[in-house]
Amino acid sequence: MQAIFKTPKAIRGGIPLCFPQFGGLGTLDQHGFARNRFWAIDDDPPPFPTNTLSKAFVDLILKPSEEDTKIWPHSFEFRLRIALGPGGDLMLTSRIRNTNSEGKPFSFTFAYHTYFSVSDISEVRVEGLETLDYLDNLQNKERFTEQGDALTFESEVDKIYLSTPTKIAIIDHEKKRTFVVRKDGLPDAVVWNPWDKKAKALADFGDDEYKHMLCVEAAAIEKPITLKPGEEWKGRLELSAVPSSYCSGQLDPQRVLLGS
Ligand SMILES: O=P(O)(O)OC[C@H]1O[C@H](O)[C@H](O)[C@@H](O)[C@@H]1O
Repeated sequence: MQAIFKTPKAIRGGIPLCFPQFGGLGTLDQHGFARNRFWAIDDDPPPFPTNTLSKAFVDLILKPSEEDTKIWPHSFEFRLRIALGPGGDLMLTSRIRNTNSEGKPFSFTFAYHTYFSVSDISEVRVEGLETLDYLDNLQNKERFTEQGDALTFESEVDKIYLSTPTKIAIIDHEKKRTFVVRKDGLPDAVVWNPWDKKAKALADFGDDEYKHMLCVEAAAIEKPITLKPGEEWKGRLELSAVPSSYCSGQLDPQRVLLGS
C-alpha cells in the first residue's frame, strides 16, 4: 500500500468525508476540508431521534476553525457517530447543523468516499445502479443513462449516479463476498476506479492497486443541501459484508438470513 498518512492530507483509503464540497464543485479544494481536519471527541452529543441498537460507538465533532471560516464563511457543527453492529456492520451517521447566528443559510454537497477492497476489479459486479441516470466526470459531467445490466469494470470509471436506491451491492465473485451499502438522506452514488494510467499519476496510490479497490460513495451532490440557521441535516451510511450466495440478485441479506 502506498497510502500516505501525513497531515494535513487525508489518507487514501477508508472512508474520507467530503464536506462541504464534493469534488471540484465549488470554490474549495477538491472534496472540501472536513477530510483533512482533526476531529474532537463529542462527549455530550444530542440524543438520536431513532435509537440504534449498537452499544459500540464513538461520537466525533468538527467545528470550523478560523482558517476554515476564511474559505467557507459559515458556522456549523458536524457530528459523526461511528457505530459497530453485533454482526460487524459499520454504521455512520452524520448530523450537520447550521449554527450561523446572523440568520444566514448555507448549502453544501457531501459524500462518504468509501474505498472497498476487492480481489479483482474485473470480476466485480455492482447491483442497484442499473438503468439510472448519471453524470460522467470523465465527459464534462454530461448526463447519460446506465444500461440494464449490473455494472462491471474494464476501464477508468468516475460517475455520479442520481436518485439511487437506498441499497447497493458490490459483489466480489472471487472472494464470494458481497458488500451491502445501505444509505439514508444520500440520493446520489459515485462510482470511482482510476484504472492504470490515473493510478500511476497518483503519488499515494500503487500502480497496480486499482485492481483491488472500488469506491462506491453514498452522496448528496446533484441537489446541494441547504440549511437555515438552527436546521440540521442527517445522512446515514450502513455497510455490511455477507457471503455472496445470500445476496446475488436481491439486496436484502437480512431477510435471506432470517429465511423470510
Ligand atoms: O484524489 P481524491 O481527491 O481523493 O479524489 C479521488 C476521486 O474522488 C471521487 O471519486 C471523484 O469522483 C473522482 O473524480 C476523484 O478522482
